[in-house]
Amino acid sequence: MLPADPHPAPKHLHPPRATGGLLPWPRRVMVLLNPRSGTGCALQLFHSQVQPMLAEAAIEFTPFVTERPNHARELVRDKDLSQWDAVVVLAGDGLLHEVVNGLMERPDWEAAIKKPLCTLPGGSGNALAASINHYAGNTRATQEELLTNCTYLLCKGLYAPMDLVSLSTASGKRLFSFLSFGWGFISDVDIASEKYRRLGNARFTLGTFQKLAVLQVYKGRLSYLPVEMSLFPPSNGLPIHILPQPGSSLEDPLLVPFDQPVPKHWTVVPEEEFILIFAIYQSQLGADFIMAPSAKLHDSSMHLFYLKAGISRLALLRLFLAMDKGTHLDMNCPHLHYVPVRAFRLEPFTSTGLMTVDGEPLPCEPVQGQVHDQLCLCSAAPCLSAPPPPCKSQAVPFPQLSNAQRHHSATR
Ligand SMILES: Nc1ncnc2c1ncn2[C@@H]1O[C@H](COP(=O)(O)OP(=O)(O)OP(=O)(O)O)[C@@H](O)[C@H]1O
Repeated sequence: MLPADPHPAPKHLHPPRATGGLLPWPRRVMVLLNPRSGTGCALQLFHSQVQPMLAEAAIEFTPFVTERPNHARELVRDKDLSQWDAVVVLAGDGLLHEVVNGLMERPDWEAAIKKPLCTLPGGSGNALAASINHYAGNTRATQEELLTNCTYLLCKGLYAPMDLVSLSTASGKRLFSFLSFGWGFISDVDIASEKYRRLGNARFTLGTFQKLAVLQVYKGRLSYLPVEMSLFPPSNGLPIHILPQPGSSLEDPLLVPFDQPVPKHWTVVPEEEFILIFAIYQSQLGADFIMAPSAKLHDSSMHLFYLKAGISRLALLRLFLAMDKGTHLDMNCPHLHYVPVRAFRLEPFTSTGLMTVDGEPLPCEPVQGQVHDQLCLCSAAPCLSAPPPPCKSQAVPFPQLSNAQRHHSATR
């Protein structure tokens, strides 16, 4: 039995919720705003679109405008979070990455990481917001429509568990990731197009054409634990050591130290020359970029893609165009491999270039990671029993309402 809520909200603010009322109705939220995200409109969007919806849902907020990189990370790491029911991020995926890692750096990380998170799209990519919109069964939305959809979920008090991936590097770094790890083409596009952030989502199209012109090959060894092997591991293939994790007690039981070979039941990819390696744990990499159509907020999987060297520029361009609708796997491209995994290790042969974690740069070095199921909570509609097909308009569990209708509905 749950204890009675000492501060029950007025009855009209209690719609039935996916979580079965397990979480308190959000009454006070911390709002982190990045004035440099995307086209630089986060503050304006907050005042014009989000604040009126919060007011109608009787949700109080404490705004924090980030002043520099890592400011959000420090705020969530150092503040007393008990005064807020949720942490809201109106920015891009990069700021949410800071928030997740700031929470995991706290001495009370086990409780802190269960503080509900809400992503409101204000950046250029907004991959998690676009994925959450997709999971809700909505038609594709961008910009202000996507912001309204995500704010609506916050106002309704809908939360769902989300997987996080723990990443460790050979030099001893530990990071947590909710979206992606990458090396090669996609990561290069992300980093190279950073300077065009003010173009919004169009920065990725421009970056793709630029990087196609100077296509690079990346050499390294990729190993992974397929999901099916993790369900039935052979008794002689289990890791011998549990990797000790500096600064955190969350262990990665699927991983072994870098000086040991990966366990025997892992797959080692025979090829060692790649155009890209990309593990994504949500469906979208952007509003127009459905990379893993079957992914869900929590499915205990990383969706690992790798593209072998030797693909022509034209074939690569066709693959990327198909990702607009999430049909790239239907093209049966012999260079493209896809496998859902629970863990991976990537050992680059040279340390040139950058890797990316949730779109943020990471110096190139050996990296390994594993999924942690349902480690955090995120503002989202309840998971549908089967993932919706990728490119059709969906039936509407979360109705396509006008803003005014949504405001009304959020307060009923
Ligand atoms: N006031 C600030 N000035 C400069 N940089 C900041 C400031 N506040 C936060 N940052 C940094 O800006 C970076 C990018 O922010 P964010 O992810 O919000 O936007 P984006 O890059 O446009 O969106 P996306 O990550 O979706 O592509 C973050 O890594 C964060 O550290």
